[in-house]
Amino acid sequence: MVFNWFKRNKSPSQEEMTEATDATVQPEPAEEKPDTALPANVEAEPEAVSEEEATPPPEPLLEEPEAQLTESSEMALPAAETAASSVQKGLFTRLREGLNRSREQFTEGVGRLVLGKKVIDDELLEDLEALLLQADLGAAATREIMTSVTEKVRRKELTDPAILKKALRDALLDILRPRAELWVPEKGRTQVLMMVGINGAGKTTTTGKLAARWKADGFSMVLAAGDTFRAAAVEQLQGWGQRVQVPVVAQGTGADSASVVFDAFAAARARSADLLIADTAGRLHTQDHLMEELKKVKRVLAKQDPEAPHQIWLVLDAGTGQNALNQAQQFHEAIGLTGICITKLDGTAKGGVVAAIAKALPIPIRYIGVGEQVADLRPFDPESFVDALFAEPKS
Ligand SMILES: Nc1nc2c(ncn2[C@@H]2O[C@H](COP(=O)(O)OP(=O)(O)OP(=O)(O)O)[C@@H](O)[C@H]2O)c(=O)[nH]1
Repeated sequence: MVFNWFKRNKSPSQEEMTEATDATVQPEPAEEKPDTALPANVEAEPEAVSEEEATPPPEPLLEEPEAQLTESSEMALPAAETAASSVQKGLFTRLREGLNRSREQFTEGVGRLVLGKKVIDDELLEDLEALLLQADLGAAATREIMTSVTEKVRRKELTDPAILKKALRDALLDILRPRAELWVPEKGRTQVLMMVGINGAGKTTTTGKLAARWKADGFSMVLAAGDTFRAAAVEQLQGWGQRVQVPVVAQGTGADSASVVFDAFAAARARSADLLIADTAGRLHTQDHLMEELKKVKRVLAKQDPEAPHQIWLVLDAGTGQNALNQAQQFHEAIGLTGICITKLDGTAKGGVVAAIAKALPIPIRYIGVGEQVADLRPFDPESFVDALFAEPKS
């Protein structure tokens, strides 16, 4: 399986390659410079990737490094206001609305299947299986759900088509529950969360939304603009930094991503920040280049702290359906994931992919995105997800 999604994407235009703001930061003191040992989980040294490239540039130390971090003195009004209004609207309503298209496809589809049926027969079960596959639950999750439902029918525990929805809901929850595992930063040590994913999946936006959430919870953070391939990504992250008042470490477009992230980690440690969130590129010249770059970012982080990066989260666009599952498998194989964020559930009927991913990979689903606002990035809670998916349509 090759990265079909990768091939579909064009290279960025020259216009996109605008100059990014320089934000050189103070490197670690010399005695804390990295040693050359690589962590056990790092794969063999890739060709044409030099560890030296990733060390901080030998520039003189800046007198006031913080002054060169992007940090706004203005409050984060637009995001804060929209977040507040989102909360007023009711988080569950937003989730429910966000999942409208998936609900129409899936739950209302089940409703149509059972309409007028008196018993659950083979034909109904076959139609149900087709519906689950169409809703992007994938073969494995569909099989598990069908096995559970068929077994109940066989044992005569389930005879009424009208309660089929409840059986489906329970089977879905069985798949999703093991993947719900909240992660929050810790105070007292600087951890690193690396955000990975293909371009356009929502990495930068999710990074900004997470920063907003954790900033509101009292954590101190630094953001690293590690997507140096696309100038707009750097600017976008700097915009989030200004809005939520979190410093952003960035260098010019085309800079070495590992170097940016390394510097940012040094800056975050120097400030005793609780967390560094590192945005990374979603596209390079080939998928191999991308994976090698991500491995390199991991390696250089581990030189400052052998436990870093503490988390690596993959951001997936739910609208890509089964392709998202392929991406998750390939990223996990290449760099080892500790979390998944599934975005843009509001724009797709393919919400079933959440179950496909939960079934296929033993990786916690940390957050789901159901809209553009800060409050639309929600910790993954299987019960409310399933409740929203199965909510009765409003009359
Ligand atoms: N509707 C909706 N849009 C979202 C969601 N999450 C992200 N987006 C939008 O998706 C678009 C792409 O998001 P980015 O954060 O730029 O994606 P990226 O992965 O960083 O992309 P690159 O920087 O090209 O690697 C933006 O317009 C976001 O506002 C979501 O949950 N729902």
